[in-house]
Amino acid sequence: MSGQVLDRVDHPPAGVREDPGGFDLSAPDGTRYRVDLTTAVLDPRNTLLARHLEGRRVVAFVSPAVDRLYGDRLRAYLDAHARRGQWTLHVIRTGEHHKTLAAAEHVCALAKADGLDRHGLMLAVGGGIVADVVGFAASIYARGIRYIKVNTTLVGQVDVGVGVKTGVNALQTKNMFGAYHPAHASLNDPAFLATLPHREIRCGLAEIVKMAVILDDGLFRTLERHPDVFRRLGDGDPDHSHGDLETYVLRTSMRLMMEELCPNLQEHDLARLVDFGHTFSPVVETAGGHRLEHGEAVAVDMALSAHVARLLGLADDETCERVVRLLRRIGLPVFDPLTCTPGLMTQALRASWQRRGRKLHLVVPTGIGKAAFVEELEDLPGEVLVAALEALAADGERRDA
Ligand SMILES: NC(=O)c1ccc[n+]([C@@H]2O[C@H](COP(=O)([O-])OP(=O)(O)OC[C@H]3O[C@@H](n4cnc5c(N)ncnc54)[C@H](O)[C@@H]3O)[C@@H](O)[C@H]2O)c1
Ligand SMILES: O=C(CO)[C@@H](O)[C@H](O)[C@H](O)[C@H](O)COP(=O)(O)O
Ligand SMILES: [Zn+2]
Repeated sequence: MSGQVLDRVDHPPAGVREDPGGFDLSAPDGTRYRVDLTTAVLDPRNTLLARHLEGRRVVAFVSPAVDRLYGDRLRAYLDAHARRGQWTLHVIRTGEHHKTLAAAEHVCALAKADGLDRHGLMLAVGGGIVADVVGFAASIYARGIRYIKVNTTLVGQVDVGVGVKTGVNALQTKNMFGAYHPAHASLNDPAFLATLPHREIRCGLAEIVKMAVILDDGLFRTLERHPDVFRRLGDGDPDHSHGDLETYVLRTSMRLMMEELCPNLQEHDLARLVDFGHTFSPVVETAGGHRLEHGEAVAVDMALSAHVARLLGLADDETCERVVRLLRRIGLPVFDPLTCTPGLMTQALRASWQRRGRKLHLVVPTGIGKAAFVEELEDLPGEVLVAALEALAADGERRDA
């Protein structure tokens, strides 16, 4: 027995475990966190959020739209579950132009003025922008404090809310500054989706299509049958926002994303399948002055990447056609004339290549539910990119869907 060290700490095996109330992730690096699925999260009788607050001082942040729709309920909830004088709430500007270092500093300044100490927590109730800004602020405030995400958009629930990334835009670059900072808790209540504008639902569907294309042909076929998922029931009434179909799509997307993130939470490996749709899209977003939202730019990138795959002989015509057709049937753009030029898209490839340690790691579909990487810049000749953009322009002009 000499030399043997007994490890008495019980670590669950690495992986993602699903239960009726959510998902537990246990990463190989020891990071563990949970994403809860709940209903009526802001009903004072639902104590899930209250339990995560643990009696700590809370500084909450919401966007103007969330304040208008849910601000009163959130204030009533905090009144019921946080001690008087122990919580404050602030409305912060949203939109990609406001996802800045200045916004993160503003969040920190508000927290400091409210006396937030290192045991306290920031509470982000909103979409990806509020979560990214507040999460980043929490990662630097007093060298890092706790924060909780209550995810109110579809992008938030299937993507931002299940991972550990935070960030702000800077130096004309998306997410130039940021941190890997797991939330203390992350809560998804599908009822929030009932008030979400259809454009925002479509953005969430873009990230869901991403997961389906790279990993799950069954999910893809479901989306083909129901491109109106999350829009068929919603009438603004949170009680009529969800059916079995929505539950299946939401849970499947969350699980696929968490399983894919789990072994590579800190992205030491920069070849990431979940970055399908995220190589050309930062330039589509930024050079386009953010006319297209994140999910819309991701859709354009996925369609372009599908054509690249077809032209390189990595995917057959049918795969490319199905990806483009599904995006169009959902109502997502597949072409942006202003930014989908050979010049800008070549710039996008070079910027991704540089950021990814001088590897391209461009994700392309090789079938439905399967994907591969185009690793080197030279593997994607200029004439292939031009031909892919021409095919994309033709897709953009098609009237059928
Ligand atoms: N950190 C990550 O891992 C990660 C992952 C994906 C996306 N992102 C980032 O997330 C951002 C996009 O997030 P998003 O798509 O949630 O957009 P968003 O945060 O801008 O929200 C969209 C709009 O919907 C409003 N809104 C939020 N919830 C609502 C509700 N329930 N009802 C009505 N309106 C509501 C918001 O106020 C906002 O005006 C991008 O900056 C993207 O880069 C980050
Ligand atoms: O939109 C998402 C995930 O859907 C982003 O948060 C995420 O950072 C993407 O992974 C990035 O766009 C990838 O870019 P990079 O990290 O390679 O620069
Ligand atoms: Zn994304």
